[in-house]
Amino acid sequence: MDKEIVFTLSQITQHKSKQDCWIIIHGRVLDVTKFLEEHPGGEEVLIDSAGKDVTKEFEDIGHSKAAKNLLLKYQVGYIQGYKIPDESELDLNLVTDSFKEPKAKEMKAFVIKEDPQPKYMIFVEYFVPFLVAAFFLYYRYLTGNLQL
Ligand code: HEM
Repeated sequence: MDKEIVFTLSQITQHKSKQDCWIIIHGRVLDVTKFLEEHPGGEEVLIDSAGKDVTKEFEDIGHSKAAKNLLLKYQVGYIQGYKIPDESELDLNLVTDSFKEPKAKEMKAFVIKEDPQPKYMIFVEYFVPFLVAAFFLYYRYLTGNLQL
């Protein structure tokens, strides 16, 4: 059905049954008949919402972005007097075609390179203990405690 069709409120109130269930959310007229059984929140809430503008109820639940995207799938038109918002005005983050996969998140990776060990550290680590040991042995030798 053409999604640009404009309906009056009295037209929508004629679709208030389980077999023919229309609701209004954000000025969009939605035929949710086929969605009743799929609705994770149950079909009862939707049947109770039939023929009404339930924008507030829909928002109060805190529906996810996926749920908001689904609105477009069931849209059959607009309610009379509704100003179609600019893409920029739309705070719903609705996508324009039926359903867009969320953009793959770019992974950014970086390697933390440790500073290379300064050269003199090699000297300190190996040569200094060697010198200390050498001096110790020399001292023992001089004091006569060590016989080579
Ligand atoms: C075409 C319109 C609607 C669609 C596409 C829709 C979609 C969904 C989806 C996908 C969920 C699962 C949770 C999430 O992803 O947010 C959900 C949960 C729910 N929805 Fe809807 N919904 C619609 C209308 C409504 C309306 C009008 C009401 C109330 C008047 C309602 C009440 C609920 C409740 C109570 C839950 C369960 C929340 C929970 O368990 O935490 N929904 N709906």
